[in-house]
Order: sequence, then structure tokens, then C-alpha cells
Amino acid sequence: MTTDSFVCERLTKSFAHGPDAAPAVDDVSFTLGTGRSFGIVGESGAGKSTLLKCLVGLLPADGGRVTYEGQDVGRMSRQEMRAYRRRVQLVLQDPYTSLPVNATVAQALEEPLAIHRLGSSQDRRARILRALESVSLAQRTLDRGIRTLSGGQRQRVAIARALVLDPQTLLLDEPVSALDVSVRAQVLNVLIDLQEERGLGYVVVSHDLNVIKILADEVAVMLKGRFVEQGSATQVLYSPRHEYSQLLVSVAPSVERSLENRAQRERPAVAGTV
Ligand SMILES: Nc1ncnc2c1ncn2[C@@H]1O[C@H](COP(=O)(O)OP(=O)(O)OP(=O)(O)O)[C@@H](O)[C@H]1O
Repeated sequence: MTTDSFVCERLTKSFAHGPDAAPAVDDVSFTLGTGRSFGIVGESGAGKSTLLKCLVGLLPADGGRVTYEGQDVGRMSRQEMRAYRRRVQLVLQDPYTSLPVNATVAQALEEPLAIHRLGSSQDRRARILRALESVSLAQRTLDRGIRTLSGGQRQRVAIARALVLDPQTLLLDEPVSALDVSVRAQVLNVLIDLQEERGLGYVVVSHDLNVIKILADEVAVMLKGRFVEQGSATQVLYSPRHEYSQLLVSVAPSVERSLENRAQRERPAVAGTV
């Protein structure tokens, strides 16, 4: 039986107030099943990052409700919020700014464990090695400085930094958009494999429909703060109903190839199509 991890009900968030101010997130509802992927696609400024920040409790919502495994995120005590932020990890789009640039990889991966006061030094080492392996980075990477890594390696370290806490859900904000086309497929493959190995749930936002096609089971199309369409990936991507979704699908390259990869579900190596 499928259970739900996130239930987001009529969520609204505004930054400006007054008669002409449009909410950044406007009456958004969706459900994420445990171990499933929910993709949100929309252009820059649609409200995608704001929505993720509300989900993780970094921004308070103005209206509506988010629950995670039945617990109201807006009503958590400090202690509950701390535990929640271990289980739900936000991976930001730009590994250049989200990682401590002067640290080594080992230090960057240990930091979240220290913040959450988790594990003995032996246990921390085991978690770090497991996370590193999960993102296909060699153990010798641990001694490298963050500055010396390529963009793809940094993004994999950013994902590993989330994984050391053994989360259940990752919120992925444009997980590959800061990367060269040639390394996007590498990182997408890591995310696909991780979900199979660890049963993680994903909420993934992107302006790139191909990324959504590869990662998501359910898809919402976001325009000016609202979900104008949502449904199964196959429905939204094959038979979009809203004219804005139709426009997005019509201009996205490599549609068929990505859909075929999803449909096969053996998850072969993602070709460099995105
Ligand atoms: N801290 C803030 N203060 C004021 N306005 C904000 C703030 N953060 C976001 N906004 C506004 O909210 C709207 C939605 O922004 P958001 O960053 O959520 O969009 P997005 O879809 O993630 O865009 P992008 O893909 O460019 O990151 C925009 O109009 C933005 O200017």
C-alpha cells in the first residue's frame, strides 16, 4: 500500500501585500507518496523555490497547510523541526554557493553530522563513506578541497552532504541546471540509482522539462504561483491539457527519448540528452 509523505493543502505565500500584489505561491496542493517523485516545472519566477522553502519550513506559509507523515510542518516544536530537517533535505541548485568552499570534502560531509550531533567518529566515517559511494565518488576524494572539484563532482558532494543524515525525502532545486550538459547525465543517473537503492522520495523542481521527465512520476506545471495542471508524468507530458503545458512540451527538445527512458524503467544510463 502506498503511504503519503508530503501532503500540501492550498498553500499560499506572498512577499508583497496590497491590491496588486500577486502571491509567489498561490493555492497549491499536492501529495507525495513515500518513495515517489513529484516534479514541478515552470519558468523562472513561477514560485518553485519559494514552494520548496515553505515545504522545508525555511519560510512560513501565509495560508494552507503542509504535513509530513501526518505531522503539521507549521506547528512543529523546535525539536520536531530539527528531526524533520534530518528527514527532509533541501539540495540547492548551485553547488558553488551551497558548499563550504574552503573545506575539504571530508569536512563538508562531516559538518551536517556535527550540527545534528549524530554518531561516534567511527559511525560518522561509515556514514560519510556510504554517502560518497552512493554518489559514485572515490574515497580519495575526501581529502580534496571543494574548490578543486569540477561542477559535477561538487553537485555530487552536495547530494552526499544531504545523504549523510539518512533522509527519507530530498527536495531538489534545479539539481543539474548549473552543470555542463556533459555532466548532467552523470548526476541524473546518481539520483535515479539512489532512489532505487534507498527508496527516497523526491520533490524536484526545474525549468527544464527533460529533467522532470527523467525523474518524476507525477508532474505539476507551475505558472505565476499556481499549479495550472497536474497529473501523472505520462498524462501531463504526453497529453498536456493546459495551453501553457502544451507550449512547454512543444518547445522541449528530446521529448521522446526521455519518455522512452522512463517507460523502460530498467533505468539504463541516461544519455546526454539534457
Ligand atoms: N525573499 C524574497 N523577497 C521578495 N520576493 C521574493 C523573495 N523570494 C522570491 N521572491 C519573488 O517570488 C516570486 C517567485 O520566486 P521563486 O524564486 O520562488 O521562483 P522560481 O520559480 O524558483 O524561479 P527561479 O527558477 O528563477 O529560481 C518572484 O517574483 C520573486 O521575485
